[in-house]
Amino acid sequence: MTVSFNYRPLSTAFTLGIFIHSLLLKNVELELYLPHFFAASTCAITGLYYAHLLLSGLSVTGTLLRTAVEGTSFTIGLFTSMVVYRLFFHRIRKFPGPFWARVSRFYALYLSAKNVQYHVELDKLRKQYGDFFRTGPREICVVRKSAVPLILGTCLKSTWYNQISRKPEGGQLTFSRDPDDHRRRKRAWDRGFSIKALATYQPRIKSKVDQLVAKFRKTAGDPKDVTAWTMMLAFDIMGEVGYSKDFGSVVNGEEHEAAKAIHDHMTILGIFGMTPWLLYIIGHMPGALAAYKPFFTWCANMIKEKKATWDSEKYPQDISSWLVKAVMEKDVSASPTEASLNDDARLIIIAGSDTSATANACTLYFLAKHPHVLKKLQENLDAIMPNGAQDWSYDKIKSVVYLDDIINESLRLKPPLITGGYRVTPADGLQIDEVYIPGDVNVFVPFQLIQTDERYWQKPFDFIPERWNERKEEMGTDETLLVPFSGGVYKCPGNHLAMMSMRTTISSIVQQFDVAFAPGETGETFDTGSKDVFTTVLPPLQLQFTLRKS
Ligand code: HEM
Repeated sequence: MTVSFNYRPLSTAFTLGIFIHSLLLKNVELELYLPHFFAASTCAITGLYYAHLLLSGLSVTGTLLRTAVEGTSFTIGLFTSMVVYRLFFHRIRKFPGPFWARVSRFYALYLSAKNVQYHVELDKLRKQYGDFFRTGPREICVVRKSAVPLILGTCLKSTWYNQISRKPEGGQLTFSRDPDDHRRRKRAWDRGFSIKALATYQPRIKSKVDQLVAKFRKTAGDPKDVTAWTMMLAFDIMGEVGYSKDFGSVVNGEEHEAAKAIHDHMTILGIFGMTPWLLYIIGHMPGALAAYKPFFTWCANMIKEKKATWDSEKYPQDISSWLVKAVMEKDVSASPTEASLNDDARLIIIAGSDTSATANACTLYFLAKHPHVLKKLQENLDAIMPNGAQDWSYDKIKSVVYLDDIINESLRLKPPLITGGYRVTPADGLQIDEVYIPGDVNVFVPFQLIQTDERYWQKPFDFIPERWNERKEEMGTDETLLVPFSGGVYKCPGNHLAMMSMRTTISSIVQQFDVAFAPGETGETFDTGSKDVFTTVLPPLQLQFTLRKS
């Protein structure tokens, strides 16, 4: 069989590819429309195949071959135009960066997948290219002090937040890219973190921490993986303050099913998050979310239960009740649909547990590594609570400035979101010092890099809690550069709850135990092995908790 080709259709397909890119694709947030584009291409190719089959008189194989060659010509035209545009004509073409980062987001995916340490790769790029460098065809990473308030304070969320939904109001609050929708809905969340609401959570957080302390007392001196234990504790706390439910992880000494479902897939989701459109497509494939089903169902049932037992007279006892209250009272801050309310319910656990667990595990790591800091903290706690655990009260530990200094220093060196959130510049661009970034460009300030930049911090990699108070002036500490909870309208609404939880956990543990590395543990793997999957996945860390002599 021979198939003779007329070359005109091939050059037409090639030219059409160039046109489609130049006229349509290059002027839109391409990531949002790629699934549509793939669907339209599949329809077009199928249509072309049948047209050839009916009109050209070729065999099935010949028709297939001809359609494939024409389709390939179109694709080559499209990609040639795309690559040439991104390299030589794009509005951020003048920004330096690796060649492949300028061509495709797949380069970021590759960097992230390499060792799942995107933050380490960014550090290398910063050293090579300076404070402003291209990490994608339309994305710039900025490591500059003056960028922090500008990017976190004035820019909206980027297309990264479309990885689950393409609707502007998103599903859960954090994926909402519509500023009005986001502002409106965040009010319901803020009510759940008010001073009065936090006061109702505090004793319940303490009771969960006491369960952990009791476990540690029973096996005092035995090595314990704090990465696992702080995770179990964080889930139990979020179950309690999020839903008034007991996950029982600490008491049972094992991760709850809901936590397992999330953690088993975190790394893969974190990596594919680099190409949000791809994650969107994967997430919409049949069965892709099957592993999450038990967790989804658990959260949806909780919301159903809250609605069924809703009592408008009763003060809401947990965060999900505040979200349900807004819906039941048809408040403007209500989650717009039942699906988005269920999404928000899941966000409580996802946003609140891993982050707090990481912060606690890292703080305990630093205390084990720096015994003089541990001793000083214990002396501070003993001074206001001379009778030990029975004297413990949140009001007392809240006044221990050194405890907050330690937590802040830990959050500075090891922020639970190592890289942080992605934003987009306003339509008329963003001026950062001498550099103008054009409008509609994705930007981000990597938290850990800015919080350890030697231009802004003395002894940037040393753990020195005193830099936050006693030695603040001498060390020139700039508090505005500590952004573990992000900033602006997207700042973490759970920051006060997180601080309450960390203060309670760390103070209760160090009041009763001396903390040290377990035999054979150096802390090195823990220190260098964190995975950056938007939140952090920590390696295990074996610590020894020995009862203090009274
Ligand atoms: C040490 C603990 C925590 C850290 C370091 C932390 C950090 C952050 C950061 C950096 C963001 C912004 C993410 C982005 O820009 O996309 C964020 C958002 C958020 N956090 Fe936290 N968080 C912590 C604990 C909590 C807790 C306990 C809750 C309680 C449920 C919570 C709820 C949320 C929510 C709902 C958002 C979305 C806010 C929005 O989109 O406006 N976080 N958090």
